[in-house]
Amino acid sequence: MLESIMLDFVIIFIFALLLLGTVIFMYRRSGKFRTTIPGMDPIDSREGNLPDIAKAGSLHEFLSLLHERYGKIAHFWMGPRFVVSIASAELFKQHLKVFDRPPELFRPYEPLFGSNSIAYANGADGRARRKLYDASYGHGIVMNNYLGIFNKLSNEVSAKWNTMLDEQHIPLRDQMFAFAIKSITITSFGDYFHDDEQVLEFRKAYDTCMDEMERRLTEGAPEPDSLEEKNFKKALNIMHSTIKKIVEIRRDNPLKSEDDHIFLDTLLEAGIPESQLIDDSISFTVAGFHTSGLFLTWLFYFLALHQDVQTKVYDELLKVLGPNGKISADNINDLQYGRQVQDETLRCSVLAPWTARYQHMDVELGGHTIPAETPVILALGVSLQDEEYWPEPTKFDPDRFSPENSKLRPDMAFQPFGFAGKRKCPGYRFSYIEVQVLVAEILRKFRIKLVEGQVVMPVYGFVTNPKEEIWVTLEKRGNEE
Ligand code: HEM
Repeated sequence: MLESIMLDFVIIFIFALLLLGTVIFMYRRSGKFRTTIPGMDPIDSREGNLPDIAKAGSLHEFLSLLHERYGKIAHFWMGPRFVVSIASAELFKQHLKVFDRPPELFRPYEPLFGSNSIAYANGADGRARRKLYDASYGHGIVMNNYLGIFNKLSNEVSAKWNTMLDEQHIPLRDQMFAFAIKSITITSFGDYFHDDEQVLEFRKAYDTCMDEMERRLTEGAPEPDSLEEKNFKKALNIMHSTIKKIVEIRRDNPLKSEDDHIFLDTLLEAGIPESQLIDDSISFTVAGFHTSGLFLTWLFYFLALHQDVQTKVYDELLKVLGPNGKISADNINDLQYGRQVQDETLRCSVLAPWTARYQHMDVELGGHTIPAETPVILALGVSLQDEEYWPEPTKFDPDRFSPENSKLRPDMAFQPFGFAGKRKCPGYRFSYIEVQVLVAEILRKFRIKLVEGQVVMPVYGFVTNPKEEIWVTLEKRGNEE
């Protein structure tokens, strides 16, 4: 009798357990499972909060609203996908060790970067690639191998600008992208872009690709035979065939001495599959120029807008380098105010607004359980604009980064290059030095002014662009008093 009761009890218990499992599974699948993380309900099960993102204008602007309403950790639905977003120094710290990036959040950019790009590589493969690639972008390598190229290209820009003085209107983004495209390709892929027409065609193709991929995020893909689709395919083809040509040229002309060793040689020597070689070449090229090009665009824009800051940068350059001295490993750290201006530019422009991570098991974060496989957005840009760390966050004020003021807030609040899992942007040192070199060259030759009557608006996408070209004029130094 007792045995039979026990048996009944075990059967009921197992049945109850199965029922519970099924209910949890159904809740998760239906997108209605409970979570203690505050956040937004989906508008419908297919689109999730995509219409809210479109209404906000961009994912970054949506995340700003989400965190304002629900706090530093919040959830929403990217289509049918449950997504968590975090936006505080404390929560970033708790996510310090996570390496894997959820490929699905970055899929919209796959037509350009390719499915074998480092951007989608996780686990042992991703870590091994980063170890191999990061070696080409350490501080010593950038100072020893790339500084001369940055100097040469900076001289070319200033020589060209010397012919465009006084009232001539200069398209800032256009010029900065040209400089950045040459910088990343010549330092890392070989001396390919010789004439400006080639650079312009490549940049225009990039713009078409990026605009179309961003548009598709919220509007979906156009008809296969539409004009948009044809233009997109054509632009992708220009980008991919150019990179393939650059790789072929290097393959056919192996390096003559170790001193000529560039990043592309590392890829060629590693014996990696051809698809990975091409996709990572495209990824480093694009990631290397669109960020630096925009970094420079926003920096010169802020300097033109804040003439007092421009004067202080100029004075520091004269004090540290003199009128004609060059940046070197010995003096670059003395350009303290210049570095503050760079950091405030990265903060104010929100250059790369977000990245993301995921883990393969349930984890605790901020006192909540994050279910396995849930994408966690690291809302870098929301933190860069958080009043708690940055009073009057929209004000451009490089003094926020003075050594004394920097001590007043947690380091983790300022992470414009990402931070998690030793997967921080591999090119951050490259960018800081490249930008410092061009700024040192240009500001000692010219005072930059904004063409009056422009309304400069940011467009937050994968990276942050000005909505329209920014036009500046130049005054030769020494002539302005
Ligand atoms: C101001 C300039 C730049 C900014 C703001 C920036 C920002 C970022 C951010 C936020 C990430 C994501 C990191 C993460 O997921 O934790 C990233 C990744 C990446 N960046 Fe940059 N970046 C800049 C310049 C560069 C340059 C110059 C290069 C090339 C030399 C580069 C190459 C890459 C690559 C290849 C990745 C993907 C790495 C991976 O998937 O592991 N970036 N960058």
